[in-house]
Amino acid sequence: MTETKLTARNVDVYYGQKKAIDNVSIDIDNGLVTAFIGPSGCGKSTFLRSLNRMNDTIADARVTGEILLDGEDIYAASMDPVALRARVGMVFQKPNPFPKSIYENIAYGPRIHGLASNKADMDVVIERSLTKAGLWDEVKDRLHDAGTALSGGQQQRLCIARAIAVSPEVILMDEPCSALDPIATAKIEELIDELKENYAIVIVTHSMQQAARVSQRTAFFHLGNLVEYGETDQVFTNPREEKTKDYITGRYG
Ligand SMILES: Nc1ncnc2c1ncn2[C@@H]1O[C@H](COP(=O)(O)OP(=O)(O)OP(=O)(O)O)[C@@H](O)[C@H]1O
Repeated sequence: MTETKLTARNVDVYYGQKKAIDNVSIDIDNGLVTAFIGPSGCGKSTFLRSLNRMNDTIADARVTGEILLDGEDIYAASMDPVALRARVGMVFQKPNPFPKSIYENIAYGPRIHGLASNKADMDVVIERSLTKAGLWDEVKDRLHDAGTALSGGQQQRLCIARAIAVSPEVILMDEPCSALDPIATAKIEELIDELKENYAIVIVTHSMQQAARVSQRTAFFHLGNLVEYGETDQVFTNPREEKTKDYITGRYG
Protein backbone atom coordinates (compact mmCIF):
# COMPACT_ATOMS: atom_id res chain seq x y z
CA MET A 1 0.00 0.00 0.00
CA THR A 2 1.42 3.35 -0.97
CA GLU A 3 0.68 6.47 0.94
CA THR A 4 0.46 9.98 -0.51
CA LYS A 5 3.28 12.24 0.57
CA LEU A 6 2.74 15.36 -1.53
CA THR A 7 -0.49 16.58 -3.05
CA ALA A 8 -0.76 19.41 -5.54
CA ARG A 9 -4.19 20.83 -6.25
CA ASN A 10 -4.87 23.24 -9.12
CA VAL A 11 -1.35 24.63 -9.10
CA ASP A 12 -0.45 27.49 -11.44
CA VAL A 13 3.03 28.98 -11.57
CA TYR A 14 3.66 32.36 -13.18
CA TYR A 15 6.83 34.21 -14.10
CA GLY A 16 5.51 37.76 -14.19
CA GLN A 17 2.52 37.61 -16.56
CA LYS A 18 3.62 34.35 -18.16
CA LYS A 19 1.93 31.19 -16.95
CA ALA A 20 4.47 28.35 -16.93
CA ILE A 21 2.33 25.77 -15.09
CA ASP A 22 -1.38 25.52 -15.72
CA ASN A 23 -3.74 23.95 -13.22
CA VAL A 24 -1.69 20.92 -12.24
CA SER A 25 -3.06 18.43 -9.72
CA ILE A 26 -1.08 15.37 -8.73
CA ASP A 27 -0.53 13.02 -5.79
CA ILE A 28 3.05 11.91 -5.20
CA ASP A 29 3.44 8.72 -3.20
CA ASN A 30 5.94 7.57 -0.65
CA GLY A 31 8.31 4.69 -1.25
CA LEU A 32 8.60 5.07 -4.99
CA VAL A 33 10.14 7.15 -7.73
CA THR A 34 8.03 9.55 -9.77
CA ALA A 35 9.54 10.79 -13.04
CA PHE A 36 8.59 14.09 -14.66
CA ILE A 37 9.11 13.97 -18.42
CA GLY A 38 8.23 16.22 -21.32
CA PRO A 39 9.77 18.43 -24.00
CA SER A 40 12.13 21.24 -23.12
CA GLY A 41 10.36 24.25 -21.62
CA CYS A 42 7.19 22.33 -20.68
CA GLY A 43 7.57 23.32 -17.02
CA LYS A 44 9.03 20.20 -15.37
CA SER A 45 11.67 22.10 -13.39
CA THR A 46 9.27 24.92 -12.55
CA PHE A 47 6.76 22.48 -11.10
CA LEU A 48 9.48 20.53 -9.27
CA ARG A 49 10.71 23.75 -7.67
CA SER A 50 7.21 24.60 -6.48
CA LEU A 51 7.25 21.41 -4.37
CA ASN A 52 9.78 22.80 -1.90
CA ARG A 53 9.27 26.50 -2.52
CA MET A 54 12.52 26.94 -4.43
CA ASN A 55 10.53 29.26 -6.69
CA ASP A 56 10.45 31.68 -3.74
CA THR A 57 14.06 32.46 -4.58
CA ILE A 58 13.16 33.57 -8.13
CA ALA A 59 11.99 37.17 -8.34
CA ASP A 60 8.81 37.32 -10.41
CA ALA A 61 7.77 33.72 -9.74
CA ARG A 62 4.33 33.21 -8.19
CA VAL A 63 2.60 30.00 -7.22
CA THR A 64 -1.17 29.67 -6.76
CA GLY A 65 -3.26 26.67 -5.80
CA GLU A 66 -2.40 24.28 -3.03
CA ILE A 67 0.54 22.01 -2.26
CA LEU A 68 0.26 19.77 0.77
CA LEU A 69 3.02 17.77 2.47
CA ASP A 70 1.38 15.12 4.66
CA GLY A 71 -1.76 17.26 4.46
CA GLU A 72 0.02 20.44 5.56
CA ASP A 73 -0.04 23.50 3.26
CA ILE A 74 3.60 24.24 2.39
CA TYR A 75 2.72 27.80 1.34
CA ALA A 76 1.02 28.61 4.67
CA ALA A 77 2.44 31.58 6.57
CA SER A 78 3.35 29.24 9.41
CA MET A 79 5.59 27.07 7.19
CA ASP A 80 9.28 27.95 7.51
CA PRO A 81 10.81 27.53 4.02
CA VAL A 82 14.21 26.54 5.44
CA ALA A 83 12.68 23.76 7.54
CA LEU A 84 10.53 22.76 4.55
CA ARG A 85 13.61 22.39 2.32
CA ALA A 86 15.16 20.04 4.87
CA ARG A 87 12.01 17.89 4.68
CA VAL A 88 11.85 18.19 0.90
CA GLY A 89 15.49 18.13 -0.21
CA MET A 90 16.80 18.91 -3.66
CA VAL A 91 19.60 17.68 -5.89
CA PHE A 92 20.44 19.80 -8.92
CA GLN A 93 21.54 19.18 -12.48
CA LYS A 94 25.11 20.26 -11.88
CA PRO A 95 26.70 18.88 -8.71
CA ASN A 96 27.09 21.91 -6.44
CA PRO A 97 29.16 21.03 -3.37
CA PHE A 98 30.10 23.95 -1.12
CA PRO A 99 33.74 25.01 -1.43
CA LYS A 100 34.49 23.16 1.80
CA SER A 101 35.63 19.73 2.91
CA ILE A 102 33.59 16.58 2.27
CA TYR A 103 32.86 16.45 6.01
CA GLU A 104 31.73 20.08 6.18
CA ASN A 105 29.51 19.72 3.12
CA ILE A 106 27.44 17.22 5.03
CA ALA A 107 27.78 18.71 8.53
CA TYR A 108 26.36 22.09 7.52
CA GLY A 109 22.68 21.08 7.34
CA PRO A 110 22.54 18.97 10.53
CA ARG A 111 24.35 21.79 12.35
CA ILE A 112 21.90 24.53 11.35
CA HIS A 113 18.95 22.25 12.07
CA GLY A 114 20.39 21.17 15.44
CA LEU A 115 20.47 17.47 14.52
CA ALA A 116 23.84 16.69 16.12
CA SER A 117 24.83 18.14 19.46
CA ASN A 118 28.47 17.08 19.55
CA LYS A 119 31.32 15.86 17.35
CA ALA A 120 30.63 12.17 18.01
CA ASP A 121 26.97 12.55 16.98
CA MET A 122 28.02 14.49 13.90
CA ASP A 123 30.51 11.80 12.94
CA VAL A 124 27.68 9.27 13.04
CA VAL A 125 25.50 11.46 10.81
CA ILE A 126 28.37 11.93 8.35
CA GLU A 127 29.13 8.22 8.10
CA ARG A 128 25.46 7.27 7.83
CA SER A 129 24.73 9.85 5.12
CA LEU A 130 27.79 8.95 3.05
CA THR A 131 27.03 5.25 3.41
CA LYS A 132 23.44 5.72 2.24
CA ALA A 133 24.72 7.75 -0.71
CA GLY A 134 27.12 4.93 -1.63
CA LEU A 135 30.19 7.11 -1.14
CA TRP A 136 31.59 6.17 2.29
CA ASP A 137 34.14 3.60 1.13
CA GLU A 138 35.52 5.97 -1.48
CA VAL A 139 35.98 8.95 0.84
CA LYS A 140 36.32 7.69 4.41
CA ASP A 141 40.07 8.29 4.42
CA ARG A 142 39.84 11.80 3.03
CA LEU A 143 36.88 13.42 4.71
CA HIS A 144 38.80 16.64 5.11
CA ASP A 145 39.68 17.01 1.44
CA ALA A 146 37.70 19.52 -0.61
CA GLY A 147 34.33 18.28 -1.88
CA THR A 148 35.06 19.98 -5.17
CA ALA A 149 38.13 17.72 -5.65
CA LEU A 150 35.90 14.67 -6.16
CA SER A 151 34.86 13.41 -9.60
CA GLY A 152 31.56 14.67 -11.01
CA GLY A 153 29.73 11.47 -10.10
CA GLN A 154 31.19 11.48 -6.60
CA GLN A 155 30.23 15.14 -6.20
CA GLN A 156 26.66 14.30 -7.14
CA ARG A 157 26.61 11.49 -4.55
CA LEU A 158 28.05 13.97 -2.05
CA CYS A 159 25.14 16.30 -2.83
CA ILE A 160 22.74 13.39 -2.29
CA ALA A 161 24.49 12.62 1.03
CA ARG A 162 24.10 16.28 1.97
CA ALA A 163 20.36 16.13 1.26
CA ILE A 164 19.98 12.87 3.21
CA ALA A 165 21.90 14.21 6.23
CA VAL A 166 18.95 16.30 7.39
CA SER A 167 16.58 13.29 7.26
CA PRO A 168 14.32 14.45 4.45
CA GLU A 169 10.99 12.86 3.60
CA VAL A 170 11.10 13.75 -0.08
CA ILE A 171 14.06 14.13 -2.44
CA LEU A 172 13.59 16.21 -5.58
CA MET A 173 16.14 15.62 -8.34
CA ASP A 174 16.37 17.97 -11.30
CA GLU A 175 18.16 16.05 -14.08
CA PRO A 176 20.73 14.72 -11.60
CA CYS A 177 22.68 12.73 -14.21
CA SER A 178 22.80 15.17 -17.09
CA ALA A 179 26.37 16.22 -16.29
CA LEU A 180 27.59 12.67 -15.66
CA ASP A 181 29.12 9.91 -17.78
CA PRO A 182 27.27 6.58 -18.23
CA ILE A 183 29.11 4.82 -15.38
CA ALA A 184 28.46 7.61 -12.88
CA THR A 185 24.86 7.76 -14.16
CA ALA A 186 24.39 4.04 -13.54
CA LYS A 187 25.64 4.49 -9.96
CA ILE A 188 23.20 7.33 -9.29
CA GLU A 189 20.35 5.30 -10.79
CA GLU A 190 21.22 2.34 -8.54
CA LEU A 191 21.30 4.68 -5.60
CA ILE A 192 17.90 6.16 -6.47
CA ASP A 193 16.52 2.64 -6.56
CA GLU A 194 17.89 1.89 -3.08
CA LEU A 195 16.80 5.21 -1.61
CA LYS A 196 13.21 4.96 -2.76
CA GLU A 197 12.41 2.53 0.07
CA ASN A 198 12.74 5.34 2.57
CA TYR A 199 11.74 8.47 0.70
CA ALA A 200 9.41 9.80 -1.92
CA ILE A 201 11.67 10.62 -4.85
CA VAL A 202 10.78 12.88 -7.76
CA ILE A 203 13.14 13.05 -10.71
CA VAL A 204 13.03 15.36 -13.71
CA THR A 205 14.70 13.70 -16.65
CA HIS A 206 15.15 14.29 -20.35
CA SER A 207 15.91 10.65 -20.84
CA MET A 208 12.90 8.43 -21.37
CA GLN A 209 15.17 5.41 -20.92
CA GLN A 210 16.13 6.75 -17.52
CA ALA A 211 12.50 7.39 -16.57
CA ALA A 212 11.64 3.84 -17.63
CA ARG A 213 14.59 2.40 -15.68
CA VAL A 214 14.24 4.24 -12.39
CA SER A 215 10.62 5.25 -11.90
CA GLN A 216 7.41 3.51 -10.99
CA ARG A 217 5.19 6.49 -11.85
CA THR A 218 5.57 8.89 -14.74
CA ALA A 219 4.05 12.32 -15.24
CA PHE A 220 4.15 13.72 -18.77
CA PHE A 221 4.06 17.51 -19.05
CA HIS A 222 3.41 19.54 -22.17
CA LEU A 223 3.16 23.34 -22.42
CA GLY A 224 2.66 23.71 -18.67
CA ASN A 225 -0.06 21.07 -18.49
CA LEU A 226 0.09 17.67 -16.85
CA VAL A 227 -1.11 15.61 -19.80
CA GLU A 228 -0.85 12.14 -18.33
CA TYR A 229 0.15 10.56 -15.04
CA GLY A 230 0.24 6.87 -14.28
CA GLU A 231 2.26 3.74 -13.71
CA THR A 232 5.49 4.05 -15.69
CA ASP A 233 4.84 0.79 -17.56
CA GLN A 234 1.42 1.96 -18.64
CA VAL A 235 2.59 5.42 -19.72
CA PHE A 236 5.37 3.96 -21.85
CA THR A 237 3.63 0.92 -23.29
CA ASN A 238 0.02 1.99 -23.44
CA PRO A 239 -0.32 5.76 -23.12
CA ARG A 240 -3.86 7.06 -22.78
CA GLU A 241 -3.19 10.39 -24.50
CA GLU A 242 -2.19 10.99 -28.08
CA LYS A 243 0.32 13.67 -27.00
CA THR A 244 2.08 11.24 -24.67
CA LYS A 245 2.30 8.71 -27.46
CA ASP A 246 3.77 11.29 -29.83
CA TYR A 247 6.39 12.23 -27.27
CA ILE A 248 7.46 8.74 -26.28
CA THR A 249 7.64 7.61 -29.86
CA GLY A 250 9.94 10.53 -30.58
CA ARG A 251 7.58 12.52 -32.76
CA TYR A 252 8.57 15.71 -30.95
CA GLY A 253 10.66 16.90 -28.04
N1 LIG B 1 13.42 32.16 -13.93
C1 LIG B 1 12.56 32.22 -14.96
N2 LIG B 1 12.06 33.41 -15.37
C2 LIG B 1 11.18 33.48 -16.39
N3 LIG B 1 10.73 32.42 -17.09
C3 LIG B 1 11.21 31.22 -16.74
C4 LIG B 1 12.14 31.04 -15.66
N4 LIG B 1 12.43 29.72 -15.54
C5 LIG B 1 11.71 29.10 -16.50
N5 LIG B 1 10.99 29.98 -17.22
C6 LIG B 1 10.06 29.66 -18.33
O1 LIG B 1 9.07 28.77 -17.87
C7 LIG B 1 8.81 27.75 -18.83
C8 LIG B 1 9.08 26.39 -18.21
O2 LIG B 1 10.48 26.26 -17.95
P1 LIG B 1 11.12 25.04 -17.16
O3 LIG B 1 12.58 25.31 -17.01
O4 LIG B 1 10.32 24.77 -15.95
O5 LIG B 1 10.88 23.87 -18.21
P2 LIG B 1 11.52 22.43 -18.27
O6 LIG B 1 10.46 21.54 -18.76
O7 LIG B 1 12.17 22.09 -16.98
O8 LIG B 1 12.61 22.66 -19.39
P3 LIG B 1 14.02 21.93 -19.63
O9 LIG B 1 13.69 20.50 -19.84
O10 LIG B 1 14.53 22.61 -20.87
O11 LIG B 1 14.85 22.18 -18.41
C9 LIG B 1 9.70 28.05 -20.02
O12 LIG B 1 8.93 28.76 -20.96
C10 LIG B 1 10.79 28.92 -19.45
O13 LIG B 1 11.29 29.81 -20.40
